[in-house]
Amino acid sequence: MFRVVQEISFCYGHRLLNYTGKCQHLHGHNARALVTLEAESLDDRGMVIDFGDIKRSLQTWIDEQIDHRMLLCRDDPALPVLKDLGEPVFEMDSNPTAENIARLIFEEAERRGLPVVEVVLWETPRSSATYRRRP
Ligand SMILES: Nc1nc2c(c(=O)[nH]1)N=C([C@H](O)[C@H](O)COP(=O)(O)OP(=O)(O)OP(=O)(O)O)CN2
Repeated sequence: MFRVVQEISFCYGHRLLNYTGKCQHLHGHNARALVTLEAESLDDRGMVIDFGDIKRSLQTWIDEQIDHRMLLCRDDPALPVLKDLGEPVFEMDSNPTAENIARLIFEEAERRGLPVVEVVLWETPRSSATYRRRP
């Protein structure tokens, strides 16, 4: 089994619903997503996948869709207000926790046909969440 890991950095704002504490209020993070991809065998170049292909596909999506945006749950009352103000937002079906952002990136990588097995989202230098499918 071969494994490659690509790190993708991006910034986002969010706030958590159903949460009591400082993260219930709008705030931002400089995040790092560590995307792990695996393959049983290598292609004719000796690669699981070209790192450049991951950047051209998944990093481009992250840059265009979630980087420098407010990631908010669809149920968040702040969402229509920020949209009316023309602020860049990304609507999530779930609470925008590190866990759910890791899953969001995993599922987008899958949609793009990447052989993703795990996404670790470092929300702060000391706190991360991981999403992977059970084997
Ligand atoms: N399991 C989770 N716990 C928390 C999440 C999360 O996404 N999943 N998110 C938050 C906040 O959004 C944010 O990450 C703040 O976390 P916290 O570590 O409390 O904040 P700091 O980096 O400022 O840490 P300090 O030690 O207070 O400096 C909270 N929990």
